[in-house]
Amino acid sequence: MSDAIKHECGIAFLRLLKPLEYYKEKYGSSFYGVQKMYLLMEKQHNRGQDGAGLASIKLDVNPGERYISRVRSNDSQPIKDIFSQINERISTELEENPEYLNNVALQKEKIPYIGELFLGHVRYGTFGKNSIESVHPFLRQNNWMHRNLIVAGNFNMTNVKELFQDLVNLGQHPKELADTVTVMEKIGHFLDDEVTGLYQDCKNEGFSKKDASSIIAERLNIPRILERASRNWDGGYAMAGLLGHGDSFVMRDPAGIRPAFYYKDDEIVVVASERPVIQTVFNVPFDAVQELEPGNAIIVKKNGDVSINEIRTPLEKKACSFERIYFSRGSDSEIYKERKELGKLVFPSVLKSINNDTDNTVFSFIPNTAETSFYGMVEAANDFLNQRKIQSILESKDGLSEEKLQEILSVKLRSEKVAIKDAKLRTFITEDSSRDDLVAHVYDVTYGVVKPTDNLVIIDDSIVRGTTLKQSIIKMMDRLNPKKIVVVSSAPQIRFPDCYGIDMAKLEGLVAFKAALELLKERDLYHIVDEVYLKSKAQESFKDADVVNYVNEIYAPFTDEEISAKISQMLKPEDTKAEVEIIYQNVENLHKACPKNLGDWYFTGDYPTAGGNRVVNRAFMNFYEGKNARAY
Ligand SMILES: NC(=O)CC[C@H](N)C(=O)O
Repeated sequence: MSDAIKHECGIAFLRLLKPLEYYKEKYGSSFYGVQKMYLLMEKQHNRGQDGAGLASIKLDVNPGERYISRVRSNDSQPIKDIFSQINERISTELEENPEYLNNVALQKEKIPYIGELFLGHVRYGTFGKNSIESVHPFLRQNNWMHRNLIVAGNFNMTNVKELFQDLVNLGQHPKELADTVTVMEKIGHFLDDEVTGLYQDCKNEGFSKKDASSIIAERLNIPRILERASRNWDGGYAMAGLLGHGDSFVMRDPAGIRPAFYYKDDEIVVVASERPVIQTVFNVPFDAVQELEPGNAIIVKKNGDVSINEIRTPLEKKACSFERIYFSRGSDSEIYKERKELGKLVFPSVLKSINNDTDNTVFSFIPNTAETSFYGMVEAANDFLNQRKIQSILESKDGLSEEKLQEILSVKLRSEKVAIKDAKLRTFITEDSSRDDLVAHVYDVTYGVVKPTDNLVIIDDSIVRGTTLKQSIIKMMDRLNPKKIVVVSSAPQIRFPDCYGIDMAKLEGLVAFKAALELLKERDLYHIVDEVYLKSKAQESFKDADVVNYVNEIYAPFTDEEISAKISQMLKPEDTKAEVEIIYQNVENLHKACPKNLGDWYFTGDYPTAGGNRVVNRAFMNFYEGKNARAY
């Protein structure tokens, strides 16, 4: 990926179902949980580097003993930072108290993080700043065990302002605007309600205050709490929570926009944002890890009962295709195949662009995430080459000599590693403006593999703003003096903002949008922009469900190819010697390649929740009015 869009999060949930002694016995350590959490989080570091946090709960502790621990960091290497803090804490305790060493009960009683329930999070912020206060998990503390709530999520709500207002209308006074606090307070409100109701029941049934506590824990209806809390959530989410006494949950949005996978056996229940993470950390096969269905929650009661509950009626499943194209790790067996397929399916357009001249073409990719689609493209290219060889053999079969056959078969595809990623850059949503300056230095090139008579085909997974292409990659490629540079995007043109967790909240940054505007100007159609504005403006007071995405009309007069051609022109740096062409996947092929992740709103404007149409409407008005603001 050449553009910097990394705004995702990863969740890691772990419940140990056996007593800690069991893990000590079997795996040699009562720190089993912490160790697994480290792996679960480290294997998801691709999903978030703004911050990381972990919370743990010890079950069945005596009053007066601490049972919740939490650590968070927004250090430059946050996962490393939190685990060195945890490590230090544990080591110090063990050093100072050698009697803890082989005594699991004492360890549990005295050492933080030695518990049965864990929630970890790696963060790329989509809301607010990168302050330590914004790092998950969030904590809502209370003297009543059940009312303690710990929340972390991979999510973005389109209506967080309304949700905040709802709380205020309830008479609450949230101390922060952070979206996670809003969501947590929403859950917390109904948790309180549930606990109060149950307490009342217990009282009516004649239980003492003290006895009521464990009965409340047993009866606590988590599905009901989640159902009530999530009623107005409009967005993409995988929300995870722990309650002080030991119940826990992970819930996924009704359209399945954000991912969540789980695995359970008689020792553990684990949930993570990506499947191979669980496979690797617990050494379990692909089929053993299940996808949490949209609108469902996995609930683990304190007593270890695990259930999957439908909380919200699932909508048409629109799992984010960007997870497959770019965000998630390509080590997932399905994702790997899908990325290869994307490379294969886009190849016919590449052939057209190079006039079928594979002999004078060097194929390459932009590291690292586009590498897999590159393998797919190369396979398709080899198939093409084989067809050509068969053709030549058949044509000359009468006079075929060994020499001739050698000559035909010796033709090989030229695939090379041309672009090298030099520096790993960390970007923040708050630093949009300084990004351009940094990107020029991210890539370097391999000299000596491209001839002046060559086409240079380079595949990237997607092109969002095109800034890096223009400012770094194409310039660098041109230094190799190819005849033509063909940049291939394994994803379709990104035409609409995202509002479910990806950092594409503004229309004017998108190169496809800019290209459409240029074309409108050139063809004297710019009045469409004014018309779309008036239609958008007129919808401002509409309910979300009634808002229509008129931004489609900006693109409607043009074919995909026309927009691609304009983008090629726009992203070609001024003094480039080579011809430059940019080729995109089409949406149909995307769906063919990633059949389970049909969420494609950034390409099609087809938003899976009503709030999406409001966001695109707002984004367009922001652009038109010259407001540099996020649309949600
Ligand atoms: N990428 C995410 O899932 C972000 C979670 C949440 N919206 C935050 O900013 O903290």
